[in-house]
Amino acid sequence: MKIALLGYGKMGKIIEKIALSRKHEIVLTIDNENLHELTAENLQKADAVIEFTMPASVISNIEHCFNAGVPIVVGTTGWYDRLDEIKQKCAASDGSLLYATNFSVGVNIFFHINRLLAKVMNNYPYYDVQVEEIHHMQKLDAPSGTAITIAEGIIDNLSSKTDWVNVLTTDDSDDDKNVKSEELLIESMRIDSVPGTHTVIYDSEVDTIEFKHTAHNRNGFALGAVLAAEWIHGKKGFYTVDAMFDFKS
Ligand SMILES: NC(=O)C1=CN([C@@H]2O[C@H](COP(=O)(O)OP(=O)(O)OC[C@H]3O[C@@H](n4cnc5c(N)ncnc54)[C@H](OP(=O)(O)O)[C@@H]3O)[C@@H](O)[C@H]2O)C=CC1
Ligand SMILES: O=C(O)C1=N[C@H](C(=O)O)C[C@H](O)C1
Repeated sequence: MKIALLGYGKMGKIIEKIALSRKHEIVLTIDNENLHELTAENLQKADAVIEFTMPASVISNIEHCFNAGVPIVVGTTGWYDRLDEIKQKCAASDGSLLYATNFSVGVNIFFHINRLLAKVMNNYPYYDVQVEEIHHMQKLDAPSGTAITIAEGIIDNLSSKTDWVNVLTTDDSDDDKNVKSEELLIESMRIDSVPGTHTVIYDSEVDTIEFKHTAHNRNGFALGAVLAAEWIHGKKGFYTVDAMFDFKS
């Protein structure tokens, strides 16, 4: 397949390596240095685009791909308040888009078990739950997209929580976070070069249950994004990464 990369930062460079190792060809690479090359003509050289840029640029990048009629896989996080609008634009332009808050297989297994666990915990109301996420210092958005998906999985399945709230903390202190009992706290921390760690914590007076995913590097995210480009090639429509996985509940 011919692949265009929008964003050539930490993720773009790893995606390039993995795509080449799977015998794909990179026909276009765009970052802030060569934005003038982001034209419909150049995008149309690709069978699919993989977009890992920044919250401020993702929407216009998606629109460029819809206008050029090229399928796009979106890894960038921090734009989900625009989901409905983009879904409508996708339909209106007969476009193709697949997005994920996290492309790694391990995290998608984690998402699935998280939903099942939340269902089970309805029977044990003396446990309270919170989500913790830790990422590197360069991360622009909080909470992480992954933490939002985890929180939504809990809220959809655990009757005691109706909404999430986010606190970005700079230390690991146990200060009172002023969260209402029906609110699910997502605590975000930014430490060194951590690739991504997510923990769901059910806490009672007598014990604590912790369910944790730790990314050791970015290779899992990158492989998932390349698999998504292979999956969306030749398809039309608006998809989440769930369409690629077959978890029976
Ligand atoms: N869904 C998932 O599985 C994962 C998602 N992510 C998300 O992916 C995004 C990128 O992460 P990461 O690679 O670590 O970030 P980086 O900051 O390392 O890279 C971002 C890249 O985007 C480029 N860029 C900025 N603006 C534009 C634009 N308008 N068009 C094209 N390129 C542009 C930057 O160029 P320049 O360097 O010239 O400024 C840079 O090359 C983040 O939102 C992150 O949260 C990350 C990992 C996994
Ligand atoms: O910015 C990152 O690095 C990551 N972002 C994604 C997120 O916001 O969940 C996925 C992964 O955790 C790495």
